[in-house]
Amino acid sequence: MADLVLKSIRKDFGAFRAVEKIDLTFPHGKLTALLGPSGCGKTTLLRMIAGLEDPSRGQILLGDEDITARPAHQRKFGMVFQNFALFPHLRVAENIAYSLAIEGLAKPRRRARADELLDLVQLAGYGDRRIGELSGGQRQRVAIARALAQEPSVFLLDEPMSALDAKLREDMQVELRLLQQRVGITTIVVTHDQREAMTMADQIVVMSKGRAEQVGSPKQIYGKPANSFVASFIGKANFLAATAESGAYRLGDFMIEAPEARGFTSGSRVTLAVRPENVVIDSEGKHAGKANTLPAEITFIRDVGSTRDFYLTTPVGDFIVEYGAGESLPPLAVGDRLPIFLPPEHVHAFPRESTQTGAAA
Ligand SMILES: Nc1ncnc2c1ncn2[C@@H]1O[C@H](COP(=O)(O)OP(=O)(O)OP(=O)(O)O)[C@@H](O)[C@H]1O
Repeated sequence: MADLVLKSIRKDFGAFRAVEKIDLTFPHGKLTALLGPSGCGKTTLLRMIAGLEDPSRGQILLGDEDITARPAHQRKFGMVFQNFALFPHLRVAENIAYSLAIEGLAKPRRRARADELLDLVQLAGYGDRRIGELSGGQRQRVAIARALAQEPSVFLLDEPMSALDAKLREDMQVELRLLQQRVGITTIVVTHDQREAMTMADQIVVMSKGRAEQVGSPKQIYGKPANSFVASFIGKANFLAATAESGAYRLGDFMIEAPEARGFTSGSRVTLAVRPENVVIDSEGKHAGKANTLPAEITFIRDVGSTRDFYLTTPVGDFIVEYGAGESLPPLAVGDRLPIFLPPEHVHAFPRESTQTGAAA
């Protein structure tokens, strides 16, 4: 029942700092996703956890044990890489039991364990197949079974879905999550795909430029992004440049109220972010005359069946507003002028750095 803990971990490659000082806890039995754009340091962090890369600073603890200096093969963590790295000359069961053979386990027991794992990954009866006879999804399941053969305490996966096509990837995300919950193993998945992270993870670590920008549940990260990078990387948001003024935000001639505004001193430059599904098209004039309404004009409508996206211009910038197919709205057309309402509880504000503003990014 041991958590995996990183204490002030850092990695320099010469003069380049790939991972800034990071403190993180990977709770026992939970799935954590390391999520971020290419080059943000996810793989480097995972490789340090695996023991394939030495940290420049900091400690890695498994419960009370300091494992920072322990070589990879002594950590006995299960690992699945992007290309699955299966042995093509060995059959499926031999691939899965490979580490057990090295440990000296007798053949009948190896086979029994391989069959048990094939059952777990829903490939019962495939033990004697050749790797070349398997589909991409089946290979991935074999790689997962092989990584779990030694009953590792921690399971590490680096972009495990990247070799699979989009439909299969979605199915495998659900399958991997259900498997992880059944086995109850502490799992860390590296991904650049926010949907994948949201589908599978108990905890998401959003990374950028070697830093952990935010750590939280998918719900926390989506609903309460810590900064504009997280708001733009996870889901979509409309961004607006504003100035804090008397506990509200000023955008040109308009005032936007939000509970968070009270935290900024008047005159602070902020970036506001509002999710497209949180903006209300006030077709019935319910919010007329109130704060947080902006006059708008529809410039484009995208109806993809499950959702409708409305592109709008306003005096303070462009917006994208999303409605689900089941949400009622009167018929609307390009050129219609009607106000939009920004519910105060859905207006997030961040100190303005070099952030983007404009319609949903
Ligand atoms: N061995 C190395 N020597 C020098 N620089 C490295 C080395 N390994 C990684 N880097 C650099 O460290 C940074 C982080 O790389 P890393 O592979 O961890 O990123 P990532 O987030 O996993 O990206 P991707 O999603 O593209 O795999 C990158 O700028 C990369 O070029």
